[in-house]
Amino acid sequence: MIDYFFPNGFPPTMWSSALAFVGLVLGILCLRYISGDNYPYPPGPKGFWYIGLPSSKVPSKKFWLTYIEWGKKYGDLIHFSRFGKHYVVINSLQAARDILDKQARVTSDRPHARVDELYSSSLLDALVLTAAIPYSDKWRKARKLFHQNLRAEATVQFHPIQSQKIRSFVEGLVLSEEALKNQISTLSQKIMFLSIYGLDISNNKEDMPARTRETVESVDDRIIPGLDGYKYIPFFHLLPSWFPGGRHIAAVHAVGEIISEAANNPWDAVQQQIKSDGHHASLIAKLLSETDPDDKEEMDRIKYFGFQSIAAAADTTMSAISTFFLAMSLYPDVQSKGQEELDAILGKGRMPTFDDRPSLPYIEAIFREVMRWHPALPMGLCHDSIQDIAYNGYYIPKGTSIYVNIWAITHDPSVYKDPDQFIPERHLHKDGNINSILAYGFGRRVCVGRYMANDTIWLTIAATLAAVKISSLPNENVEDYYSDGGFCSPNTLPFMTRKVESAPPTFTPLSPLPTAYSTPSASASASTSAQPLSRIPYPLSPIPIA
Ligand code: HEM
Repeated sequence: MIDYFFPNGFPPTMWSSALAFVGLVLGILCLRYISGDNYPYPPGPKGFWYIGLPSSKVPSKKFWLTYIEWGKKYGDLIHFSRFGKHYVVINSLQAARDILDKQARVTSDRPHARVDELYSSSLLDALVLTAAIPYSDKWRKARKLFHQNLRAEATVQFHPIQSQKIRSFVEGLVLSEEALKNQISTLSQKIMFLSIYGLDISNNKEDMPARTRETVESVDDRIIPGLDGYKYIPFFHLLPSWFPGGRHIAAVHAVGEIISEAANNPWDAVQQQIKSDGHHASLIAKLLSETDPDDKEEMDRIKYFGFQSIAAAADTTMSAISTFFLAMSLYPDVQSKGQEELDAILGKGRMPTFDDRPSLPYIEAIFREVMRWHPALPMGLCHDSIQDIAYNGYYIPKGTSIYVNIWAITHDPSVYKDPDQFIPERHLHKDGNINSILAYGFGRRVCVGRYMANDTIWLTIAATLAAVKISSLPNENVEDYYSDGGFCSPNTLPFMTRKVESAPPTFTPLSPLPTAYSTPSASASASTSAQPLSRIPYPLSPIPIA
């Protein structure tokens, strides 16, 4: 055979190339052996060599349910790959704690494909969003800014805004002709725009909130495991837009443009007001007043802190509040029990305030059941590993995108009896061992807006139950009410009528909205009286049993 192709003998250069190739293969095999790659990957669906799982086989609709099904076959850890990128889905709390909490030092990165760097052309600086920034000093600084302004003690500053906006939301529930889901989305956005930018929007259809929602809708591929696999095809980022697949590149540019606009519009509005009035009552204006305008890095950090707060809160908070309304319409007994508690503790028609929270255990239990029953992000956001990991005899290579199936964990029948049922009573246990909220994710990347979200959702639940009666919907296949995608929320919602037995709700006068902002320091705030959150620390403590 060799004689046929090389009648003059095998050329020496070919020999050396062949030897070099064999040496390279052996070298790679040795390196993989030494690096611990002799463990197998966790089990999972097999695809084709290099391509891995074809996109048609990647679960994209109600994918959290598919991973529970796959878990029955493969176990708590499921592995698959796409174009050399590895994905692991975790279906159990133990594995999530072991891998994302205990090994947080090596599992707190986010995915970054070369093509993501194209965002930079329109965003000035690549990967500016805290949720997307790789695990680095840049992320630490961005996260610190969030922590300073949104930690438990600091979020008390938003209580007057939350109270005022939730109050008008509840007043409008019976009267408004707007679809309930839109009213909820408007509430979530109103609270955030006023809290962060001091901007009082009237509706979620206005340009600024509409842009924010557009951004959220454009990042589904970061939420659904494996959907971003195409980004790892070698040289993918170099494809011209007319080439098959090139439309993805155009899409990346488009997302960059949307994010830029969504971030710039409210930022410019605040700057303009500061210029014309000399001051502005907003958290962003306060942060700006403390920053050197020539410090571009810090100015960008503040700008994207503002934008990301709005974007991260928009659909998640809306989803949780919508889930509450759906649950009340499917479980009228739970609704009645909540209303009975409010009437008994506050008196009929009195609107609850944050100070009432510790004395309303059943309302607290409804809130925690909402967060368990249908988490807004059923599989959270993925964490990438920056080192090879060996776990329970399996190999998780460096660069793997690790997702936790939060939905699977909060529906584990060995922990939550009848997990598909909405049963607030399950949280009323003295040991409180099951009522920590897992919907906010894990490890060092755990949701940094969780205290603010908790407050908005809790007060909306309490105030709604105090003021209105929620109509019933048939309790058949609950999942049919929900959307399929990465951000999950009910599509059908009930109607409202005023509670018949009570007069129109009475409101305690609210303190005026702030005209200047101050972020309480950790030590100073611990002793003030307006500290419901210091009594409800995170992870949430057991609910007091009356
Ligand atoms: C019901 C409401 C919310 C839910 C269910 C939720 C859930 C989550 C989840 C699952 C993550 C990923 C955690 C992980 O990587 O393990 C996350 C991250 C994040 N959330 Fe939330 N969130 C909510 C509201 C908010 C609000 C109100 C804000 C801001 C005011 C916010 C800001 C963020 C940010 C900035 C991150 C990225 C953190 C990082 O990568 O370091 N979230 N959230």
